[in-house]
Amino acid sequence: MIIGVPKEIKNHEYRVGMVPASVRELTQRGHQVIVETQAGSGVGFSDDDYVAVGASILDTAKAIFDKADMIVKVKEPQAIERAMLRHDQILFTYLHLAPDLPQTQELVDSGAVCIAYETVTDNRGGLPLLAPMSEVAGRMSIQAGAQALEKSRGGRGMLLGGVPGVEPAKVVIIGGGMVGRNAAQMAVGMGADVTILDRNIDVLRALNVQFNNTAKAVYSTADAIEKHVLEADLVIGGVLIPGAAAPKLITRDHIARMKPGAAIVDVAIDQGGCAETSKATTHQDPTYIVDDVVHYCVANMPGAVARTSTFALNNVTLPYILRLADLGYKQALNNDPHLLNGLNVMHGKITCEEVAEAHGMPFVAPASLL
Ligand SMILES: NC(=O)C1=CN([C@@H]2O[C@H](COP(=O)(O)OP(=O)(O)OC[C@H]3O[C@@H](n4cnc5c(N)ncnc54)[C@H](O)[C@@H]3O)[C@@H](O)[C@H]2O)C=CC1
Ligand SMILES: CC(=O)C(=O)O
Ligand SMILES: [Mg+2]
Repeated sequence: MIIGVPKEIKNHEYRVGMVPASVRELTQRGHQVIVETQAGSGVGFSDDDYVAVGASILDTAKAIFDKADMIVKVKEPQAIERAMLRHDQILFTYLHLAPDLPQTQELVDSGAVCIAYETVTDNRGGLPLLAPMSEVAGRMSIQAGAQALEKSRGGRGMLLGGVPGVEPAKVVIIGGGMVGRNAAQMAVGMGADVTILDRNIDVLRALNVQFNNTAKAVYSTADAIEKHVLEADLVIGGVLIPGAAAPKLITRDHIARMKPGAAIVDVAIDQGGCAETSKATTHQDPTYIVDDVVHYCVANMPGAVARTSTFALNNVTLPYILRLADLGYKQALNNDPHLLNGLNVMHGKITCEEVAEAHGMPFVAPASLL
């Protein structure tokens, strides 16, 4: 198979779909890998590093999209990339389609086979291709939140951990999954007063054991969310219903009643965000203010720590890339119901129920297309 790796073009996105070590696994199995020039430069890999493991370097994204049977990326294809996709070409990357109608429509129109990292499942109920980026974003959310609380950003002027004699900031984390746990670990380490809300009782039990009372684990109801959000200095949004648009748990009215200078880091923004006032921002201009509340809503947070993130992502995507290349998409998807859960769009049909529901478009069972 010919596997193509274009250079990422989203704002301040420096990650790359495959590092040379991943490429080598493919070339030594007889596959052909084509890489756009400078695709790895943001994480310290030169074109020569890719050539050394058997890849060919092409000058343009168009040349990659024209030749490749499978495109391996990081972020959702931008409009000019979507226009280059073709019928039956495999696209393996993050998609986040539920909040993104234009992208959904154009992937449908392309006829491509679009497998989303974020809805691939595993047999422990997890999302193995989302998990490492959620670890990164969860950890980063506390750094981003700490900066948002500084006066120069419009924040309340609070240090997360306080100092002896002065109270720490109250950090409220909604969603105690991968993002939430990692955010809590950082916030606890910095000495903040941490509360995590989740609606899964097993998640709350595990949090209780992990944090041993250094963070409070609270059952998530509309009441609990309102109480804790209104008391918070910093709110982290880390909820997820896989594939679906994020539930709007923080209302415009909550925002208006929050403390002036409080901050919200809505990590769930890639699925549309869990606050009614959230809209996606970029690393170039990450925050804005609504009703005196600083909002940080960057949809590709791990792109800022691209080296760590690229290796973490490659570690989990590589086995799936190898199977798709070795077996072709039909057999790879037929063999693995968890990979099949990643199939969002194929041959003009939406094959992820949550995405179809979000856009009021027809759903077609993926197995019926294989
Ligand atoms: N902005 C960015 O750069 C990044 C965003 N993300 C996003 O962060 C979000 C969270 O991802 P993960 O932590 O990996 O998901 P996860 O599935 O590990 O955790 C989500 C948690 O939300 C909980 N939840 C669902 N509804 C809830 C409710 N009403 N109240 C409280 N909790 C609720 C679930 O029980 C689950 O424990 C996703 O949208 C993901 O795509 C992840 C990485 C990077
Ligand atoms: C998951 C995601 O949105 C990211 O890594 O950018
Ligand atoms: Mg207010």
